[in-house]
Amino acid sequence: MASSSLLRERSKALPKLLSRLSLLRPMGGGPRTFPGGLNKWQYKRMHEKMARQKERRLLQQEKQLYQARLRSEIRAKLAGKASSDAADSSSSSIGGYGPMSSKDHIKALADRFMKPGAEDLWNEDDGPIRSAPRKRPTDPAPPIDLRKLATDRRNLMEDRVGESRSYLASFDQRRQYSVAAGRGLRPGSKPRWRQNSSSEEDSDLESGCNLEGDTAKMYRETKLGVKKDSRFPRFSIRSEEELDEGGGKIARKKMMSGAALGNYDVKAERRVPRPVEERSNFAKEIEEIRSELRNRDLYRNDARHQRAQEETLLTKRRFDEFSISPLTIKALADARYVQMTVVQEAALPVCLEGKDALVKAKTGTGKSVAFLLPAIEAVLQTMRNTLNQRVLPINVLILCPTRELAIQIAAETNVLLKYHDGIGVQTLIGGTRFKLDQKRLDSNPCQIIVATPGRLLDHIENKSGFSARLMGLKLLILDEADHLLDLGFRKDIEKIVDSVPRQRQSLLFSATIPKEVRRISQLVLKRDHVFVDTVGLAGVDTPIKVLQSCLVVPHELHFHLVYHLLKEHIMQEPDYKAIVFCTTAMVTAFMYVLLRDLKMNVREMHSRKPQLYRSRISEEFRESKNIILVTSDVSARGMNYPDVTLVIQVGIPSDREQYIHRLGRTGREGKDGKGFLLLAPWEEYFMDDVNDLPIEKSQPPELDSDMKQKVEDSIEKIDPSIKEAAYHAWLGYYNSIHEIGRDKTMLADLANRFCHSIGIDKPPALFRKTALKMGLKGIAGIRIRK
Ligand SMILES: Nc1ncnc2c1ncn2[C@@H]1O[C@H](COP(=O)(O)OP(=O)(O)OP(=O)(O)O)[C@@H](O)[C@H]1O
Repeated sequence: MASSSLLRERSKALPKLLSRLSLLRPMGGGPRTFPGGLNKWQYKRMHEKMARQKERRLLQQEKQLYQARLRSEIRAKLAGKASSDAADSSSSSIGGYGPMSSKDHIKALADRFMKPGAEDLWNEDDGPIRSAPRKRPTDPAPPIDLRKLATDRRNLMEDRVGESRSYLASFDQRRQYSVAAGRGLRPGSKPRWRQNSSSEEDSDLESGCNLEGDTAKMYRETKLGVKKDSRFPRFSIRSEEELDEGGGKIARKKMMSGAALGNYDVKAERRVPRPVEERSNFAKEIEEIRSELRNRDLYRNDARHQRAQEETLLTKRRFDEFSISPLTIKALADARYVQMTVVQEAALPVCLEGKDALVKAKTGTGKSVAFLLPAIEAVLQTMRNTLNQRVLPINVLILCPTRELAIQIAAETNVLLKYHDGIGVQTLIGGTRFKLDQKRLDSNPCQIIVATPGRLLDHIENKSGFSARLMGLKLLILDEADHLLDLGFRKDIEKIVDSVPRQRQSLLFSATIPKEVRRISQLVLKRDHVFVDTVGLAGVDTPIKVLQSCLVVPHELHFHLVYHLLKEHIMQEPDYKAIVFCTTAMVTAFMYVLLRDLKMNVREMHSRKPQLYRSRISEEFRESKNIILVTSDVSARGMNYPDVTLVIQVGIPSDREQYIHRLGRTGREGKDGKGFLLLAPWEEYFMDDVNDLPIEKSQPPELDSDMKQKVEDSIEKIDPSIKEAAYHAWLGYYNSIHEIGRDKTMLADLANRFCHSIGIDKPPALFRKTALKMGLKGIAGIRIRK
């Protein structure tokens, strides 16, 4: 009996144990686990705890060092009283256990610390040292002239800390100690671990950061505002160079800590821990400084690129240097296109030669013309080769992800076809009547089709004769190729590719081509295709003259902040034209109603609007100035609205690529622009995905209370049905974002906060089926419709 109950106990404990050892980690779906079967938050907390423990240990060691010093001084004094000679002969007392003067004590410490390999005594806990390459000299290091070191240091200190000079002069021994042990008392200060001042945090920053060289220097000069060389940091944050006895330089890290007191007079005492708030502030501050430095470096690099690229947006090459039809050249000249842009110069030779190509170039740099010219040439060539055909074949098919983009490209094609009689272009896009498409195709035969994948497939599958016309296809173009090869479109694209001849040329264009897309591009492209990349590995993927900022503020303030940023921009920019991107169609609708109520000249565009309305708004926005477009991602890619001065992205974009494309609605053709990304604190992880872009993290502006009240009042007035739809859409969007959607409880919690931000107290109920589909059934905070 006893053994069977023992067995039962053990079998109960086993899964726990296995899951601890990460052997029972859930496969796919469900919360992602980290080593040890921990979820993201547990893992994060564990790391924070470890960091706190480490900090506590370090301060403990430091305190011991300080106490040891005090005790040594007292002992030295007592010994001095007992025998006037004792101080002179105290060096001999190190070996014995007699009283020791503070100088001897320092020497003992220094001997221990400065010996090669002595750093092992304490680097066990202090990881940063390990990350720096440690050079161990083959010869024993020369003995350290502590007095010289102290003098050098003292001179430095005296130079920089003028106000403490007199103090230092009168407490020579104390100063020497601080030089050797690295963490003595600051003049007139309380023991360090009892301080709560911000300067203490500064010193923590200095010692805790693994910043080196220039970075550290910059950090100190910029963040701390002053050069704090009056003390040694525990970890040297500069690349240290010390003078050796001969005056030569020996590279050595100053590794000084109290840990080595070890066997000496150590009295353990608990440190009063700093309040949790302060510690987390400290970690936050470090993170901020790091990202500031990162951004600054990136920005500086970018500025260099900028200067180089500004001159090269338009190249010296002219269109008439290529074998392009003179009629097209004439149309180009009418449109004032004489010189080529970089992407046109790079891509045209390849495309006109008939090769397959994958082309990457920044937003707003003229990719459309780069693929439209080969498209027209392909039609002209086919026309030359095949005369008097009964059924006019479709020679060129251009696929785009959105309807507006298809309309825009067709319009641009018409501009280039101005002098080409007998060549036609038509759009096939959703949101229009299928029968109308058929009529247009029959009455105005065309060789070029610009289509969205869904509607094109409708025609392939349902219109007799359409597939036969496609058999004459010579050139297939995917604009925004990475998006079209995304999971959302991929199946449609595969079907379309199966419906067109294998013997064809294919061109893929986009401003973003992630690695996965390069791989799957072979779905469409031949193996021996050419990859034309005008950005390059070292380049930045965003327009050079667009100033990018990220503002991290709680959700509750996002709407207020949008209003504030728009108002500020309108004041600064007389010819403003702004786009506000929201995460979903219904959140867009909410934002639109709000801004309209706040008396802004605003238009709305998203997938829930009828196509006619969308086309009208798109046209109006293209033509106008002093206007704001609030939109979902339907306007994110390819839309060429001239002279957009500001782009605001509210909430996390679906991915890095989407951020780049949305931002790319401004700063087109090398013009200036501004971009703001508004994130809630829990969305900040997204910044890791775009850390190669020159995005400056800015301090959110102060919002005045009148303005806040005004926004609150407008939110209050919005129809509850719009709010409810916004909540549902919000929940759906964030549920689909992997990092957030996998923790349903957290998602529900965040959704409730969003609810408050749009002025609803109680989260609206979901349909049972929807909740089930989203994996939200039974999750606290999610209400289900009865
Ligand atoms: N050679 C040229 N000379 C002058 N302007 C040009 C030239 N080629 C294109 N443009 C202009 O550049 C602008 C941007 O072009 P386009 O819309 O093709 O950019 P894109 O690279 O496709 O951008 P996105 O990646 O956002 O789709 C348009 O206004 C277009 O008229």
